[in-house]
Amino acid sequence: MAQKPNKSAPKAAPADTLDVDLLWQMQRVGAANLSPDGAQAVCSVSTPSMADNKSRSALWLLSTLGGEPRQLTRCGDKDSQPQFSPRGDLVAFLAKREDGGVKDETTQLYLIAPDGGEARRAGVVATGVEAFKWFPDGRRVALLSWVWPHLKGTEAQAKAHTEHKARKETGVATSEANYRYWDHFMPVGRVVHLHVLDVHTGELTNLFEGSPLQLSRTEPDNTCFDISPDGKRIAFSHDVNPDQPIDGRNRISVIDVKTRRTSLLAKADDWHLTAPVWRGDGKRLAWLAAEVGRKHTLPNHLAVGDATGSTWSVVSSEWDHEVQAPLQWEEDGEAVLFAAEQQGRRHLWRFDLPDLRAEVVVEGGWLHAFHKVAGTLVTLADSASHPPQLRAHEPDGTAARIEHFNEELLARLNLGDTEEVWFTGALGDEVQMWLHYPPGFDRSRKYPVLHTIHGGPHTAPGDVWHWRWNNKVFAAQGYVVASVNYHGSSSFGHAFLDSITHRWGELELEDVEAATDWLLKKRWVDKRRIFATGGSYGGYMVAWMNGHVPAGRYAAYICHAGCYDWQAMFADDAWSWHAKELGAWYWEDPARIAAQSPHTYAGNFNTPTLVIHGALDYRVPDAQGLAYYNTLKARGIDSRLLWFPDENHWVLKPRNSAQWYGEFFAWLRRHDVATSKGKAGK
Ligand SMILES: CSCC[C@H](NC=O)C(=O)N[C@@H](Cc1ccccc1)C(=O)O
Repeated sequence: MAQKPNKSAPKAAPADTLDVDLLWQMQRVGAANLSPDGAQAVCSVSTPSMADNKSRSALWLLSTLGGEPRQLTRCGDKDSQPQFSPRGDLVAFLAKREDGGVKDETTQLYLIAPDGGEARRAGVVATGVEAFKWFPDGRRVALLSWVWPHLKGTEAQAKAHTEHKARKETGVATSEANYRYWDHFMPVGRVVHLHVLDVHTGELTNLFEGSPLQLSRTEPDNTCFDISPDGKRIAFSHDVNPDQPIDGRNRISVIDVKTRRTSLLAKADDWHLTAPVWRGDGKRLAWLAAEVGRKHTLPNHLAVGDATGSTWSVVSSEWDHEVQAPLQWEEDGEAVLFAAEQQGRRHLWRFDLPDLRAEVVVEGGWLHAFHKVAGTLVTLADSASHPPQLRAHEPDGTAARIEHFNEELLARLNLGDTEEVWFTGALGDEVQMWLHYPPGFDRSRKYPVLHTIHGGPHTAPGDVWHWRWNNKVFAAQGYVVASVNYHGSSSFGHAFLDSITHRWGELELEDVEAATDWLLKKRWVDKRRIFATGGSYGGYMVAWMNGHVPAGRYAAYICHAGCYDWQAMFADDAWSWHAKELGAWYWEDPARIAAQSPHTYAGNFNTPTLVIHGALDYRVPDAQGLAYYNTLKARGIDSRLLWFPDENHWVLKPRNSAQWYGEFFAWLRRHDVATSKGKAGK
């Protein structure tokens, strides 16, 4: 049942280790959505092309019963978010393509029959479709679209959209406090409204028209709302604050689809409530609740309440994990399914409501998505040793792949081993480190070490595959790759995550240095060849190390999109988080901010550094990397800059990724005594 390999790429040579070209030959499987009987699953699969320097995504129909996968769509190249209709007679998806001689200017909703044929546009939403869900009647979908709130009617929106597209001026004029997000400016003068689209007539109704209601401006996705089982009401998470702060306090409300009357379901001053989902009987709902008003680092917990809005409660507060969206009720209404991280992995959990107890249903690796229908469960998960894959799980726990993308390529690769180890780090705490060994690792030899320091800081990439920071690609170059889940990482409980608050850099550095000391005791480590790299907060860490670690400890650093100067970082899109994380606004306590800022220690910089940054990065503006690079140059420290005019916080284009890995390895080789001069591992 092997999938047809990615024909647009040259046949992989009989390679046995993973390099960037083979990495980019791999197809990227997305989350699956099950048919009502659980027998079929539809997913989007992205196929990169180094030659075209882009990726194309198409829908594939898979069987959970062992049938042969089949490509469902072929005409588009951005087909995404597929969802079976409640009767299973249609698959709806988002696309931007040409249909009926009309070329989409914005993303539209399309329909296709599961047994194939041509897709058709399900009506015109001039302002575009961000996300959608089917109504139980299978005739309508609820969808999100950015609209001009003062206008009434779809024609007025379409006219405004046309005028906006035709404008000649390019200036962005706004009075919003939050106007950018990651790599784009939010649409000025527009808000996200909830609509109903009849997929047969194309009739579009804006449920929020004329109201002050709006949904998330940062991540308008289909976890923001859920349709009641009877199709009469829609629960949604929203912030009534017109400024829509990035760290706001959402409440849960319900709107009657017919009357458009809204009612409050749940709110609490210090609590941020999100991701509502209805129980199958329509009498209760579940949602996420985080008491961020008490402390900004407090996690999302599971909350449940009745549909009348009379009572609700947080049910997982004793469970020191973060519950993550989306939530899904079990059919018996006695439990809720969700993903949550634990010690550098992400599992699928079942939270039993009567017992208030969480148990692992499917172990990660890293579980990315899941869907359960009619007793069939499908998951999308990866691990350090394989990219995201789809599996169907039987009630007895057995699981079977339902696609075989990349199988032929993976079967030929020797990826090397991955090991989870623990060492004593800062505060005397046990700290986790993942070691990715080179293929053919031989403990009697000497190896270079490459620290890959994760970003966030509140993340915990452990047993994970990563397309941009692929530890197996790094290891294949001969490095033992060390990934420390330092203090401040997620998945080790709230106290560990919160331990770095107001003192960024301190405990994390202690952990990384303790890890290096642990490694240096290993006979197979060549102490002359220790390197460190990291992106974003990981880039911050290697810049921090350059100012805090004596010369010679590390042979070289690579800093990708690193936070360098916290005062200048106020130009970022996440400025409202700064005071909470650093302990003050920069104008209130400049000394405190400077003490946590790598640029303060520029006088100590001593280690050669490759600086990488994208111009479209609004989370860590590229001025951060340029300031760091210029400082290194001013101080006569060997340094190099790789700057992308067309990349954001990440490097997403195939050719740019190849250039990124190429420059990355060339920099390491240039500062490696084994390659630049002398012999490796005497
Ligand atoms: C806690 S503030 C921002 C958190 C966010 N974490 C994960 O996505 C993030 O964007 N982290 C950046 C580093 C950063 C930290 C603070 C302000 C801007 C950027 C990252 O590591 O990706």
